[in-house]
Amino acid sequence: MTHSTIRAGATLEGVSAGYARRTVLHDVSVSFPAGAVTAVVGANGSGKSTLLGVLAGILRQSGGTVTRPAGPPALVVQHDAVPPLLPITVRETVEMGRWPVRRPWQRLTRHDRTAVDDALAATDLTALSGRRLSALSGGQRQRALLAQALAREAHLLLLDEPTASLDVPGREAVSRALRAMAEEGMTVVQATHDLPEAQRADHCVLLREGRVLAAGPPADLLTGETLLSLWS
Ligand SMILES: Nc1ncnc2c1ncn2[C@@H]1O[C@H](COP(=O)(O)OP(=O)(O)OP(=O)(O)O)[C@@H](O)[C@H]1O
Repeated sequence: MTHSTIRAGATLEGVSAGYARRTVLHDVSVSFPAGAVTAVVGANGSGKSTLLGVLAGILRQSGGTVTRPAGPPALVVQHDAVPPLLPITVRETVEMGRWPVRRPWQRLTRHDRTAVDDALAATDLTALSGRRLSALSGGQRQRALLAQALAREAHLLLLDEPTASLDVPGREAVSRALRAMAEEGMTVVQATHDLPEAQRADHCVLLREGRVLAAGPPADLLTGETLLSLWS
């Protein structure tokens, strides 16, 4: 992708959003390219998760316009936001990713099963598919949540710090899976504190105190000087 040929997958225009009487995002205008991985980078509390919530449609903006691709987006939260003792297997967890696109009491179609198999393979979880979710490590559970989102085959994939609890092979598995989704045309947006992961992204959005400080190629933005201004 060259930055002169960006096709927007999702766009915020003049968006303000927050909680109760507290506005967190202030007049945010930014585009997230289709067919690319965008890293949203910012200090703790800068509004990254809030921005993902607005893009996912689970948090309603108080002003401005959100444009996103057709169909329900897939949001991957951090694994510790999900009860770890759910009595279900990894495969059943991933099958739940098909629920928004079919009714839960309907039998899985061949297409559903293929989507689940592909998502397990893309996250290196095929060998663990029969394991209880509760018998996985935190990093493996994080990958199971990613697999659940991949199985949905959404056009917009949103991830809140997907590599936070992963070891190096786990990070690489997630990176590869996100890259493959982007190459299929998906709009992938991840909030991250993981600078090497942000540097591998195609596009980067820097958030500071709920405002966009800059957006563009990671190589241009993730320099010492800009990073310093993000955290100061
Ligand atoms: N449910 C909520 N109710 C009220 N305030 C909230 C809620 N969630 C987040 N906030 C506040 O909104 C601001 C932005 O939080 P947000 O979680 O979007 O930041 P973040 O950049 O994702 O941070 P982190 O890097 O720590 O995950 C913070 O000041 C936070 O305290």
